[in-house]
Formats: sequence, C-alpha cells, structure tokens
Amino acid sequence: KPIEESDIPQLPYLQAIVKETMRIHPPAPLLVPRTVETDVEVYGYTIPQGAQVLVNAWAIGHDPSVRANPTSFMPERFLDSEINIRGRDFELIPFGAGRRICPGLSLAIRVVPLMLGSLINSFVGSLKVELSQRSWTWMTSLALLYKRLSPSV
Ligand code: HEM
Repeated sequence: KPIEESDIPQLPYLQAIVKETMRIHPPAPLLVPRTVETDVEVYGYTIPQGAQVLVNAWAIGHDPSVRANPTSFMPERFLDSEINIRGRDFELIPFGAGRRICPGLSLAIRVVPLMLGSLINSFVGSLKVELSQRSWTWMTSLALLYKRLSPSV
C-alpha cells in the first residue's frame, strides 16, 4: 500500500537510513556562515569579533572519536539510539542548531522519509517480475532493504 505520513513512526529502519544519509552526506556540509558578534574563547582559542565562522557538520559526522567506522553506511547505528536531527545532539546537525537552525526542519523531517519510503515502495511493486527474470543486483539489494524496513513482507 502507498506509504502515508502516519506510517513513518512504525518504520525505524527508514528513519535510521535518513539519519545515516544526512550524517555521511549533509546537504549543507558547512552549514551557513556565521559572524562572531563579540570576542569569544573556545577551547583556548580566541575567535575575534567580526570573524566568519564555518561549522563543519561533515567533519563532525565523520569524527572517528565520536563513532566507529565513520565512512561506512550503517543505518543500524541509529536504531537503538536517542540521537535525533533536531539540533539538540551536536554530533549530528544536518539542519544546524540554535536560534538560526533551519526553519524548514519540521517540513523536511516529515517529507524526506515519506519520499524515500514511497520510492522504495514503487520499486518493490515491480520486484517480483524483475526477480523472476534474474534481474539486476541493485533490485535484489532493494528487496533486502525493503525486508528490513517492513518485517511483515
Ligand atoms: C533536507 C532538507 C534541509 C536541510 C538539510 C536543511 C539544512 C539547513 C541548514 C544546515 C541551515 C543552516 C542552519 C545553521 O546554520 O544553523 C538551513 C537554514 C535555512 N533553511 Fe534549511 N534545510 C532543509 C530544508 C529546508 C526547507 C524545506 C526550508 C523551507 C521550506 C528551509 C529553509 C531554510 C531557511 C530559510 C534557512 C535560513 C535560516 C536562518 O538563517 O535564520 N530549509 N537549512
């Protein structure tokens, strides 16, 4: 059946895929440049007033001291984790954080899993035919992925 927004909370693996994708490929890897209003000290470094600051969300997401195998795509790492992408867990900030956090966050975290889930669902619709014709390996991968998304299938 077509995926609806109300199905998303019951699809933890789909949500984990979205988090893992945004960790490895944050759409805004350096967020948005900021300007420092007053001199500020961070870990012994003085950031002077007027300096432009870039927050490297990509590097934070790939920091090996924060998570194992940072270059591997492993949605499972988010399955039993409380980490979310709403800007409270600074190790995963694809939408930024604080006062200037992305105002489109609420829309995006609803629409992205819905679109991805709908895409996967559409491919699986033609899967049986494709598999019976010894289809391509990526179709097989999608089938395996779908099984993990929806254990009842
Ligand atoms: C996957 C989807 C999206 C991602 C990953 C994303 C990411 C971001 C990031 C990283 C920032 C900078 C936040 C910061 O520096 O702390 C930002 C700002 C912003 N985003 Fe998004 N965004 C997404 C979708 C959207 C959508 C759907 C909208 C509008 C409907 C939107 C509107 C904005 C606006 C207006 C800002 C500037 C906010 C400000 O500077 O006050 N974004 N976004």
